[in-house]
Formats: sequence, structure tokens, C-alpha cells
Amino acid sequence: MTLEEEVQNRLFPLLESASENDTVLDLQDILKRLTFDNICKVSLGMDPCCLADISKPLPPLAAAFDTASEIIAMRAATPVFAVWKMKRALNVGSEKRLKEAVKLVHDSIAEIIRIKKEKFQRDCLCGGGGDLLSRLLSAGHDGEVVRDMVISFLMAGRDTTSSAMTWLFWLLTWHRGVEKEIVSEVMSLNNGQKPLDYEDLKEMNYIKACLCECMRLYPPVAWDSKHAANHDVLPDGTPVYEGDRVTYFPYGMGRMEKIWGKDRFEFRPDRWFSEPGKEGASAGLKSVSPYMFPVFQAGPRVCLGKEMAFIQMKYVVASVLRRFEFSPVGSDQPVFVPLLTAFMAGGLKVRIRKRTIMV
Ligand code: HEM
Repeated sequence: MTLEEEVQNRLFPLLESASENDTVLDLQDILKRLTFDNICKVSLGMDPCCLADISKPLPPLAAAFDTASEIIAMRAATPVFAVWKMKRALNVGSEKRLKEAVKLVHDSIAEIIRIKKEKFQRDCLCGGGGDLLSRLLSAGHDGEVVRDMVISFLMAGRDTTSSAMTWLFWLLTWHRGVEKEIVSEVMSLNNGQKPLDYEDLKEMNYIKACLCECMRLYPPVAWDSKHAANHDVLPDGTPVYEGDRVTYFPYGMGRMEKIWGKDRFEFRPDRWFSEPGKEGASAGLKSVSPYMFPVFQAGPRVCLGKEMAFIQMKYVVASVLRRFEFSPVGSDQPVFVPLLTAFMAGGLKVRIRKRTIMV
């Protein structure tokens, strides 16, 4: 299991050494590195080793993804579209940097594909590895389609999960009772000693409720737009004309009284249980419509990685909280920055202690 190796061999030693030396770490940066390593292994079958040495800057591919997503998000926020369109036509400023970043991403992925194909031919590897790229190539796909599919997975599966976990770890530093419930859930599995397997992770309802409650307040994709291919009418009667931009806004919806009630600004994971107050493995999670909680989109374009994301996040949160406690450096409310994927301005600086109490 690639994520398990990443957590056991890279994340734990890093947190352990920080706890021994009282070093302050930026948990957001660490989680971004972890999820980038993981999604590269899953999608490309290669390991960029971002978490192996956190003193090194991010590799050019990861940095190019950051630049491109930032500039694309800023495009959508500019009041006058003509400005960025003009910059694109003249190839200057942010649009020039975007073009360079996109070229770097395309060239890097094309090179990875070329090497993978050579390896296939050399090793007569028809079944290929378990990664997405090997599977696409062995199924006969090729060219830009493969490149773009792989890039979509890298973009979609990278900062989304790290963003959700960063906000959850921060929220837990202010809700120690909730953190204690999470540790209890992990400890209920063979006193926390047993390596977590898929079946255990599927059962972890309390952590799932915490993740949903965290993403309700701090959705990794805070807003998302589509352009209408044809004229249409929204269910409330609003007309939409061909070419119109329609934006849905999970951040706003997650804070609407009409949907979530008067306590909508409070972090209350028990609102996700069918019987609030009766959490834990025995209590069932409510089924909430994706049209009410569109954090993963809804309808035909719903996130393809939703279940995988929950399993990965549960694994990281459970494994880390079983062993470590975090205390934030500073008590200010962090700033939520809603770019293509949302993040915490300035990162999440924490001190780390090994968890000693057995709940
Ligand atoms: C907390 C984690 C995640 C959140 C909140 C999230 C959210 C979303 C959202 C809102 C979309 C729709 C984007 C759009 O229509 O423009 C989407 C699409 C997608 N997601 Fe996720 N995602 C997460 C994790 C993942 C992971 C881990 C993967 C893959 C490994 C993944 C793969 C995809 C793919 C392939 C699409 C495109 C689906 C399509 O267009 O048909 N996501 N995700």
C-alpha cells in the first residue's frame, strides 16, 4: 500500500523527530508533500520524494501545478475578462507565466509517458503496473488523451485532500473533545495496535463525520464554474443563456442557515449522525444529498475520487492522531484562501508531541 509506506516511512519519522527536538513544522506543507507523492505514485507509478526531504523546494512539476492553478483561479476573479485575454494575446505577465507552467506540466508528463512506454516494450510488460498510467496504456489509450487524464487526476487528487486534512487538524486543536472521540474510535480497533486495513477504514464513521463537518465549513473546492452549452432554465426558474457562466458555491452553501440551521458556524460532527449524540461505530451516518453538500460536486460530473479520498484521509488522520498531538503556534483564526483548491494563508505552524494518554 503506497500511502501506508509514505506515512510509516516518511511522515512518522518526520513528526517523531520534530516532537523530540521541539521543532515547529508547517503541517499544510507536509500534507501537500505527502499527497503529491501519493497521487504521483497512484497516477504515474513514480515517486517524486517530496516528503523525503522537506528542506528541499517542491519539484518543478509540483511548482508548475501551483503556478498554473493560481493564475487560472485569478482569471475567474478578475472583474474584466478582457484584461487577461489581452495579456494572453500579447503573451505577457501572468498569462506568459501560465503558458510556461502549462508547457512544463505537459512536457514533464509526456516524458514520463515516453519512459513508461519504453519500459513496457523492454520488459514486455503487457499487464503493466497498478498505476493509472500503466492501466491506460495497457488498455490501448495513447497520446494527449492519456496525458490529459493523468493531469486531471494529479490536479484533482493532490491539494484537495491535503487542504481538508489541514483544516481538520487545525479545528481539532480547538475541539479537544472531538479529537478524543477520534482517538477512541481508532483505539477501539485492537487497542490501536492493529495496522489499519480497508475494512477498518470503511467502518470509521466518526472520522468521516469530522471530515464532512470540516469540509462543510472549509471546502477544498470553495467555488466551481461551468459555462452553459445551450439555453436552459434552473429549477427555480432562472433562465441561463448559452455561454453564461454558472457558479455553485460550496463555501456559501455550507454556511447557510436554511440548510444547516442556527448553529451553522459551529464545528459539530454529530450533526452528520442520524441520531445526534449517539456517535461511534454503532451509530449510522445520515445520508446527505450532494445537492445540499456539493463539496464533491453533484450529478454526472461528481468527483471520481470521492471514496478513495475518504479512505486516504481517514488513514492519515487516524494513524497520525493515534500517535501525535498538535498545538498551533499562535492563536489567530487562519485565513481561508479560496483559489482553485483552497488553502490556509501562511500554512499551519504547529508543535508536536507524542500522544501518551490511552483513551
Ligand atoms: C477531499 C478531497 C476531494 C474533493 C473535495 C474533491 C472535489 C471535487 C470536485 C468539486 C470536483 C468537480 C470539479 C469540476 O467539475 O470542475 C471533482 C472532480 C474530480 N475529482 Fe475530486 N475531490 C477530492 C479528491 C479527489 C481524489 C483523491 C481524486 C483522485 C484520485 C479525485 C479525482 C477527481 C476527478 C478525476 C474528477 C473529474 C470528474 C469529472 O470531471 O468527470 N478527487 N472533485
